[in-house]
Amino acid sequence: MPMREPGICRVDVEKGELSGASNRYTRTMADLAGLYADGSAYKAVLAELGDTVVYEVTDFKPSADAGDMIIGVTRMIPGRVGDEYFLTRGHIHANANRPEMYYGEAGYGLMLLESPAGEIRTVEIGPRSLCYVPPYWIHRSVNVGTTELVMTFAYPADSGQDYDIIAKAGGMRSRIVDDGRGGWKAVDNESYRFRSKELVESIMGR
Ligand SMILES: O=P(O)(O)OC[C@H]1O[C@H](O)[C@H](O)[C@@H](O)[C@@H]1O
Ligand SMILES: [Fe+2]
Repeated sequence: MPMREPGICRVDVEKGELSGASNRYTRTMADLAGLYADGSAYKAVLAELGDTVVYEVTDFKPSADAGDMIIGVTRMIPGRVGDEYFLTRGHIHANANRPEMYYGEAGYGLMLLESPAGEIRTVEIGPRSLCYVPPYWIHRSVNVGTTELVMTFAYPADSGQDYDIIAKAGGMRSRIVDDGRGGWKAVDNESYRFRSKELVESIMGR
């Protein structure tokens, strides 16, 4: 790996972005088709939100070299599709043994994690909490609050993202929905299909 220059990027919590970021990517509701259980509620929210950015990522990627690191900020608006809270697409790292960390800056969120074998974990993230996403866990963030969720993150530069792992299983095993008292609860995703033992083993070998 070559020598690189040190850098500084500022986290703008108000704007929910990394000032001076080298990359930005945004997702609108149209980009999130098929993720939510309630199809008619999805159509209604899609019509209401139009081109509104549901979540965006600004990051600083010095390189994609093994041993290097990507740092950035993610911002997600609050809302629900039916009773299901707004979420990110979610992924496992293409190099599955790479971890990630998320640090809460503003708002209240949840990291929904699933092991390849289908175990579920939920980790609540508020301001000043640091969430550890271990190697091999599929992860997705969910805004369970009433304000924008802003988090800083860092992960190894050669992690990569594999989105198919969720799509092929019919989604993640749990959905995060309104509990009717202003909070959240995890419910079973009716469309979920467990991965085969062979597939789980091959993911664990990545
Ligand atoms: O990749 P998505 O599931 O759309 O989630 C959006 C983003 O979430 C986090 O902030 C990760 O660190 C990003 O690498 C990821 O791209
Ligand atoms: Fe990740």
